[in-house]
Amino acid sequence: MDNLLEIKDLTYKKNQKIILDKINLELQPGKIVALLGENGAGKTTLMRIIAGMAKNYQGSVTLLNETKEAMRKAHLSFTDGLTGFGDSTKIQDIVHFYQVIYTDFDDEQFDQLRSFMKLDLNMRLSHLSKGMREKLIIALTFSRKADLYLLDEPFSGIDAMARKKIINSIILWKADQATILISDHFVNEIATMLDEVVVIKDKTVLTHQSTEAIRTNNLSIEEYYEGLYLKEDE
Ligand SMILES: Nc1ncnc2c1ncn2[C@@H]1O[C@H](COP(=O)(O)OP(=O)(O)OP(=O)(O)O)[C@@H](O)[C@H]1O
Repeated sequence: MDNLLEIKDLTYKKNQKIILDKINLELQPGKIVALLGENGAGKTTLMRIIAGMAKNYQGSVTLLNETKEAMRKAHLSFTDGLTGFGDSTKIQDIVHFYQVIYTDFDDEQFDQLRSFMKLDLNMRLSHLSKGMREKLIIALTFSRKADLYLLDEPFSGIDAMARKKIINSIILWKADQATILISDHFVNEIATMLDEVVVIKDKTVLTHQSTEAIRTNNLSIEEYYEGLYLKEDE
């Protein structure tokens, strides 16, 4: 099958310091993929590069045969924590902004997600709890019809019950051919929806495995992940 995303020999430096070192990664369409790694491993940085927000890297990032940032952006949905919006901005103003900026923004889909997340259009950003803010980000992200969704620790402030409901629904919201790359520290909770796991360590991709292969070795995703870190640290 043709790859959706192809990253070749990606190296990224910030202030002379290497943050990511010779990353190679290929993702196929229709997969839900976890991006795992300890704090500071480079998960956010990798997503920002794929999303075209961090530039000046070495190597290549190709999404649906497009390598230029502006062209890649049209195929992916990544909400960078609502940066740029002032505290007094109402949810409805943010939605309006999305409607104007993104031609693939689906109003009906947003309405459904908003009611599912119990978000009030008149609420201002400053009045949202951490979890409500994350729910808004998830709703906005999935209201776009994209080929690749990048979710950077989307659930850290969302309570366990809502998290389970959202995780179960994500599979229903996404188009069959769309791929989701999701970073999270609660590995077991997202395990049931995952097709593949990518682990970043020492600034590069340590492994990329299908969850099926991990399970045939009688390991949970968490055991597999922790085992990798322990082995490497010995
Ligand atoms: N603006 C910046 N300037 C310099 N270094 C940075 C900057 N942002 C991140 N870094 C460094 O890049 C590395 C990767 O950070 P990144 O935020 O991508 O990690 P992460 O895997 O997303 O971590 P976490 O799980 O804590 O969110 C870290 O060593 C961090 O110190």
